[in-house]
Amino acid sequence: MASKLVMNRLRSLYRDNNSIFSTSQNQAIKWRSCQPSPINPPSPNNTSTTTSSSSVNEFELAKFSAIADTWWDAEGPFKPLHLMNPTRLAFIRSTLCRHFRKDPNCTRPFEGLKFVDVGCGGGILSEPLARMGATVTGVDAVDKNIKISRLHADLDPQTSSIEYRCTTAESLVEEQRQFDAVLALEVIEHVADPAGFCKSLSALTIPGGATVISTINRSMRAYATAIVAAEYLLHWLPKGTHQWSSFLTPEELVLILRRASITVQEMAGFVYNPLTGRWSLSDDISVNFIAFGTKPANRDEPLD
Ligand SMILES: C[S@@+](CC[C@H](N)C(=O)[O-])C[C@H]1O[C@@H](n2cnc3c(N)ncnc32)[C@H](O)[C@@H]1O
Ligand SMILES: [Mg+2]
Repeated sequence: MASKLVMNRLRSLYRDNNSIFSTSQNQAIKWRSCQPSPINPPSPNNTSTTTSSSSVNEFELAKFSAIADTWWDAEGPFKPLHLMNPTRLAFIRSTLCRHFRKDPNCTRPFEGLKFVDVGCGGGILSEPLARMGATVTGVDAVDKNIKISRLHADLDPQTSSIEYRCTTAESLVEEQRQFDAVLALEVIEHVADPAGFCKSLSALTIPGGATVISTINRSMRAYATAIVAAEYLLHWLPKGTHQWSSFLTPEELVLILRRASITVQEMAGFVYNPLTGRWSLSDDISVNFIAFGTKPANRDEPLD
């Protein structure tokens, strides 16, 4: 019920403010270790969604490159992502099964679907998605992350089929790749041009497909918990992992996705219980949140 209220509030905000968010924040920086493919002229059937701007922020990538060998250390800097994984997978399973009319109770509900995990890091999300039957492509702009992902996925026959590539969403768009579902979890706060990034995610999504994004809200609570507590008091994350000014509010995310032809259908918060050490889904989107959106099945179909 409360999540419906949140969505109604977001829809009315969109109607009232559909020009507040500027898409002109392109601070493209080249990243040498992972060469994007040359920019081709937009193809005729892709003109509205193709973006030529780079999502790469070299400063952000350097931070991930420095800790790449700790991806699968469940007690290391990626411990929060490991702990959050069952909760975010529960959201993904329920929203995508509903959307693609799959049975959420079977062991491989995503059989027959193609997913791309953009900014896959060490493959913490890609691997369980492959175990749930999806044909998974994982891409990351940091070469070391892709090497770690490949090594780890090859340890299990259920994940060894994952296609890992050191590349970016915009380069996949240039290759005209498309997927049933496009996922970018905890990535958008690290990219150079969030609006351009969302356009690339949309271009990678088939008509009628789904896009899932998680990130951190630009709220005072997020400053206190996700930065001051997590980085400086509890040392869960290396200091400087997150810049508060790079966070997006849920309203901003809804707007930039809408401009990229993705309509957010459902949103949930992740909340941490320090007593149990567990994360759970919640209507509280004031800090960590996840959004599930859809792309119209045909171009002329109006957005919801
Ligand atoms: C916080 S990690 C999230 C990893 C993974 N999505 C997860 O949630 O388990 C962010 C990842 O995004 C990658 N990244 C940052 N900017 C990127 C870009 N422009 N294109 C592709 N990957 C990017 C980083 O290298 C890093 O691995
Ligand atoms: Mg982050």
